[in-house]
Amino acid sequence: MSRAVLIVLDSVGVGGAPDASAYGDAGANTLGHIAEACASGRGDREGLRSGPLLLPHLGRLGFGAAAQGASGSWPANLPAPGRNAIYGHAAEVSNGKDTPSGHWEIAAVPVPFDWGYFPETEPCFPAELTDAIVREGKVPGILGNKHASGTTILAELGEEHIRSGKPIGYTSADSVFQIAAHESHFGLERLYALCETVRRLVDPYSIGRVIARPFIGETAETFERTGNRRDYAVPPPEPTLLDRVISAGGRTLAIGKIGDIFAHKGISDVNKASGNAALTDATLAAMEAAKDGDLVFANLVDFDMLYGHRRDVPGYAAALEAFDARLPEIEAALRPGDLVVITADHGCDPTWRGTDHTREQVPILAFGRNADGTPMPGKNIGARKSFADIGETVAAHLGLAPGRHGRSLL
Ligand SMILES: O=P(O)(O)O[C@H]1O[C@H](CO)[C@@H](O)[C@H]1O
Ligand SMILES: [Mn+2]
Ligand SMILES: [Mn+2]
Repeated sequence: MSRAVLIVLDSVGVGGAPDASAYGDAGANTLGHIAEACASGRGDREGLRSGPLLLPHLGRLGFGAAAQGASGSWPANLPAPGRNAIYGHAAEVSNGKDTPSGHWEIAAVPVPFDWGYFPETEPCFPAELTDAIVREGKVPGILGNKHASGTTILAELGEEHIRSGKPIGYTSADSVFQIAAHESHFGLERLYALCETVRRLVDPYSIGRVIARPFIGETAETFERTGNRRDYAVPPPEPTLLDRVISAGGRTLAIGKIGDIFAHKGISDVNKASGNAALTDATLAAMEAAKDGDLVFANLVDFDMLYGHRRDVPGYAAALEAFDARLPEIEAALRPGDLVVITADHGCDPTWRGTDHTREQVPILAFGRNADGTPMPGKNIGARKSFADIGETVAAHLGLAPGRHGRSLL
């Protein structure tokens, strides 16, 4: 036992979910389709990137092989795994392709119930809910009230929001009630307070998350969302890997939105850095600070929020390449006895229809050092039936008693 590091590349699925068709996602493959697009020149953007997808380090860790195992095809240009690659892929048992479902299951607690969703009608929210929000949240009304992409709806309704003082409420294929409001015209603290009220009011509808989406700018052309997003999730249904680490005397160092996703249950320390580069810096800093028995748990959200939902292939490819280039720093931060697992929480295929997540399998890429400092030996861990095997692997590595939802890979 030493330390464990879990890094979730938000939405970086590898296709091949056995139940994808139940979600309208048969054939979706985030990594595979990005690699294919890049290989055929559709991943080029002037000043950003061009050519085939270049992921030498992730490839060496088994990214291509994991994707091949999940989807049946090798992503274009991905290299073969190196000899210390511990790699495989996992399907999700929870009924949902959202962030909390994915992360809770990674933390060894699959979701045992069905989330509530708002219908694709307009309005999408029940009148008694919006009436209660207006009354208890003390707002003059709610704009939006439909399924929408968060950036599109700002261009459409942001100016009216500033004029009227009415917050913008919208949802997606996820179990979410999102509220966009201007940081200064409406007020950031006021937005957070409103979200807390809405969190309470949507509980009877089994909604997974209320999300504060603050933005700045004065016109449709200049509106921009800020890093002050805050997610108000319901707490996980039973103690997760994080609670187990703490019960055993360890600490959990949460990077990015991990704290929010777990409703701050089982979290010792939060660093909410904004942007993949700063989140990677924060992960490295946490690896420096973590002690024996501690868990560093990071979420890199840009893949999903900035590129997957926006269906931006060159942006997504560039973000993958940028993360790949940082992997040697993560490897260099390892101490004897450390284990790192890189995975994802769902897909968000930027070549897919619409703007929502896609039901996919996720990669499991692990590497570490034995107690004597030598690299852990490579292993093909194949197909896993639940993301919970990831959490149980970390649990076993940290010397925790096994849980009931998964099995360690090592
Ligand atoms: O379009 P934006 O606001 O980025 O919202 C996306 O982000 C939400 C949470 O990850 C998803 O439910 C999806 O709707
Ligand atoms: Mn996610
Ligand atoms: Mn998302």
